[in-house]
Amino acid sequence: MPVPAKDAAAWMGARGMLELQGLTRRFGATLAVDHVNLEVPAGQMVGVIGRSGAGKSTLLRMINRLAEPSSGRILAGGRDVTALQGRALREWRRDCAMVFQQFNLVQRLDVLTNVLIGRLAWQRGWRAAMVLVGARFTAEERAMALAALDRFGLAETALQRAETLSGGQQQRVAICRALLQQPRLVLADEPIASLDPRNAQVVMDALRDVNRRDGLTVLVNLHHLDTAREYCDRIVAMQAGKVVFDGLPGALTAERVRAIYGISEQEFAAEAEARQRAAAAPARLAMA
Ligand SMILES: Nc1ncnc2c1ncn2[C@@H]1O[C@H](COP(=O)(O)OP(=O)(O)OP(=O)(O)O)[C@@H](O)[C@H]1O
Repeated sequence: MPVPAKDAAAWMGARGMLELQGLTRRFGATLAVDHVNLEVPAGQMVGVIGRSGAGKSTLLRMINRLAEPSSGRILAGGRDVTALQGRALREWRRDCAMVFQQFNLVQRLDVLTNVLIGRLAWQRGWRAAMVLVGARFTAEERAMALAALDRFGLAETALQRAETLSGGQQQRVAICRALLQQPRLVLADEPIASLDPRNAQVVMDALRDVNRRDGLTVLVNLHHLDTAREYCDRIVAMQAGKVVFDGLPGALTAERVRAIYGISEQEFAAEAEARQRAAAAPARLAMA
């Protein structure tokens, strides 16, 4: 049974856009995100790149209001989501599924239950329901979860504890959980930073599948330029909170990278590798 996906284009409204207007976030004296203006058509896969501290995470976290903007607006299909409160804000967060670098699975729960957690976003008082995990899902929801796992080759792991899975498998489980939320938008914050190249490819393939087959808009923060070029329709490059490049992957040439960041593409990649190793260390410890 396919995972039901809503029509992202219809939801985004006639203009079909996610719009960031002058979006800014300060932390004390630090301008983490500095007057960012972006228009993202529904169904686009956008790679956000930049060196450490460029503001990529803060930008993504503001879109689903995990971080509050200091100023500026976020519009979805013309609707101002910056001002949403209460139930409307919960619904917006349900529409924006997050995928995190460290997967954020409940390690001691089985894989199926981890995927079903995506359904809690649809339950009233879902925070309270967290403690009752496993007892509150319908047969239809379980079938949805199994279908999502099957889609990404994980059906056989359904009853295993999450902690027994590899990082690449765990991240695909996290993508299944995101799908159970029936989102319109997937915000993936460094989803492959803790993975080896083979697993990184499998996870990026899964995100592309979600984008292409389900028509979901995907915004993905990446350290690797090659990955962004290979998978994304569009690349947005950030530096010190600002968007310094916004265009087609092919236009982000090695010369352009040097002009923007003052380092070669090889140095950019080496920095990313170093960060990847640093990020992988705690993940490996957690798996031990
Ligand atoms: N909660 C916070 N409190 C204070 N400063 C913060 C906070 N979150 C982010 N910052 C600062 O904002 C800037 C942007 O951080 P952000 O994490 O968005 O960058 P990034 O591009 O995602 O970096 P990385 O690739 O290392 O994750 C950095 O200078 C960071 O130190």
